[in-house]
Amino acid sequence: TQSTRPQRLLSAVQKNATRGDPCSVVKAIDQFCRSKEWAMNVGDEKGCILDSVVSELNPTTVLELGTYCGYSTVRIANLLPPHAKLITLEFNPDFAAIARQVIAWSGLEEKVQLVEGASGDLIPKIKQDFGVQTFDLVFLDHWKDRYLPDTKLMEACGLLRKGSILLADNVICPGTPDYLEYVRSSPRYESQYFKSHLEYTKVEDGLEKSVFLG
Ligand SMILES: Cc1ncnc2c1ncn2[C@@H]1O[C@H](/C=C/CNC(=O)c2cc(-c3ccc(F)cc3)cc(O)c2O)C[C@H]1O
Ligand SMILES: [Mg+2]
Repeated sequence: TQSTRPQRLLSAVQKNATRGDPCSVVKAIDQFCRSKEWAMNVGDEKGCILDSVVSELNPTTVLELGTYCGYSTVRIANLLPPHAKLITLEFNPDFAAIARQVIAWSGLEEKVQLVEGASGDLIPKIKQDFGVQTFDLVFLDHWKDRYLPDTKLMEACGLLRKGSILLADNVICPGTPDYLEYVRSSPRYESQYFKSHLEYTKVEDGLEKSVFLG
């Protein structure tokens, strides 16, 4: 039977990256996506902006919406201090299975909790089921029409505190117009756009960093 692109991405990691070395896993995926098959990872250029936001914030609790193959999961978890936790939500079981293996290859399982399911169903359960009260950082990279409803849901569930940071991928391409309008016009957020390019291309894209003001 034909392999899928995520399966081929995982094979490239297992072939070209060193077990337990997160940087080699990130490099192997970027090399695969540049030279073999494009895939919707945040990528190396926007990944550097993600790294700088994480490093500056030094978060203890991180939520990622949309694991896919685990590329940004590994990038973020690699920068977390000891005992910090990254919860990542993925509703496609095939993607989740690949991501678990990519995360395991990088040796970062202790820092990551991958939960299978739809963000809209899981977000209301996080406080009671995962022992997290609020998130220092949320990385949004799932279906683009879910960014806004899930942000409002996180607000309603009390998962954001004064100073929580939302970092959203793809605010230009494919674009998240309703989310951008919301975080840029709401008095409850202070937003900043980081201009970059769509992963592995010259097309404009960027990340929007929004601080929740409480
Ligand atoms: C609601 C919900 N809950 C849990 N997991 C969810 C979810 N919605 C999606 N997911 C999971 O996240 C992943 C989906 C991510 C969606 N990302 C995208 O659609 C996406 C698309 C592009 C793109 C740009 C230009 C082009 F020409 C073509 C594609 C680039 C990107 O960086 C992207 O993140 C996989 C999916 O199973
Ligand atoms: Mg993306």
